[in-house]
Amino acid sequence: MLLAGKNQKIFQLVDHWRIFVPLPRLRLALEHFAAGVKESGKLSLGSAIGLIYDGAEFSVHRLMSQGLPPFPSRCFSSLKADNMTVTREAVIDKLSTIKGPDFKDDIVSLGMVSEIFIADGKVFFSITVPAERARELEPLREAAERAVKSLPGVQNAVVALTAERQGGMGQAPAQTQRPAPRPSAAPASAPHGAGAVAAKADIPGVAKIIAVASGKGGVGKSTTAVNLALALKALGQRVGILDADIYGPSMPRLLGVKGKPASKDGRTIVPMEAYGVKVMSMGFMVDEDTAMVWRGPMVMSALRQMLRDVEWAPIDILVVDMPPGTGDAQLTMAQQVPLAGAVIVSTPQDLALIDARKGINMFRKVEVPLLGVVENMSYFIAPDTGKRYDIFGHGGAKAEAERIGVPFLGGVPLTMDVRETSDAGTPVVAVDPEGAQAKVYLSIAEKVLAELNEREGAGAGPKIVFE
Ligand SMILES: Nc1ncnc2c1ncn2[C@@H]1O[C@H](COP(=O)(O)OP(=O)(O)OP(=O)(O)O)[C@@H](O)[C@H]1O
Repeated sequence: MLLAGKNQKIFQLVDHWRIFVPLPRLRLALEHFAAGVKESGKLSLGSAIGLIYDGAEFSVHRLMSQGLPPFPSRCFSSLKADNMTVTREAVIDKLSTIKGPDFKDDIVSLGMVSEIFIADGKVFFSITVPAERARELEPLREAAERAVKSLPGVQNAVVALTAERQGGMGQAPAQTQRPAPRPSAAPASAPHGAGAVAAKADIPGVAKIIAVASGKGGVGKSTTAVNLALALKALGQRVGILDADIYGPSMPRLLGVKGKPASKDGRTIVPMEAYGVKVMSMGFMVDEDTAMVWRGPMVMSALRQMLRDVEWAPIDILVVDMPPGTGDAQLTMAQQVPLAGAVIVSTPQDLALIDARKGINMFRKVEVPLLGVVENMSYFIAPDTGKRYDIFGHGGAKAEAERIGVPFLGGVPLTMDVRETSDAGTPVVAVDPEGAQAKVYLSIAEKVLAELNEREGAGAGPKIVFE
């Protein structure tokens, strides 16, 4: 769409924001907006926006004449936050347009929507679905999230699916109901392959390797891995991070590291460094948009190289961000890497816990000690009031950890700080080490160290597994 500006120059409409500004506040809104533009020093107000009044409301249009730099988004967000209030009623109205699993009634009248929490233009709620239909109902969650995000004034929406709780917190499926011993007592059923003997040789100069894993994607495993690694560093450890998630490497983004690692001798690789931590990721080796088709042996060979051909030494702890899931690739990795222990990340919902249980069972199978469970997005702290809201079923992972005899390492609240800092390559432990979020990760790191020491003291180091 092209619009003619005041001086007849042609501007391209690149974005627009419908803002509901009551007429008496319009001037104030525009002044606010102009201040933002001035501060940016890039565009003049006249060339940057256009106002359209359609008889009912104004919409502000973000215009960009060819060749000019993009408009700084913070001007829009401040304007937006200042002038638009999202109401619970508007969210409910919108959600009433989403049909439930029966395709007849909407999710609101079916009573599937939890308490809705709104802070700072961000909307949080969960949708309760029958456990057995959870996976097929993921599109429903996405539709609800999309619908709410489309509301004027909504900057972000976080929607979780949660399963119906029957008879209390997180009932396990039948096959995992048996009470489990402390993880150091490994089961006798480690898988034995077809006779190949592949001992998990230690990596010289790397004292301990721990895996951060999750049963499914999107629960915050990589965010936890990064902040845990930085917290371990803050506790005086020399730390490295290995991004073993070769299908979707996220360390370059989470740590804000760009470039390719160097090699001094053409054989070994010098790891990159961020916030005093050594880091290696497949993301440094291939372009982000290069689609890689990984076959099983390639995965293992890439991982082997990133473990053994990288100059990690000397470090105390190498934190491995595992690929999500519990399939063959993950199992092989868990078998091949000489792990001193594993940390499982889960969100509190029953559904995530089912996957977390699979992760726990996978590590037990390969005799890797479980250092504990982290409940991520455990509860929500309102940024304005500091009040705590348990909208995502807080406590599920703790109860589950206790039930199966795995240490509970702590609950990380869902906050925009964690999201924004980690997605911007500035993890919260590094940039706000005294803040409440960092303290949560520090306490988790202390527990991880204690678990590692306890195991070392008990002589339960990594075992050699024959496959
Ligand atoms: N405690 C938290 N509060 C708010 N946002 C969070 C929190 N933890 C993670 N996130 C956000 O959730 C999203 C997914 O996180 P992350 O990439 O760490 O998950 P993951 O489990 O590693 O995902 P994948 O398996 O797809 O790589 C990111 O946008 C991240 O910033």
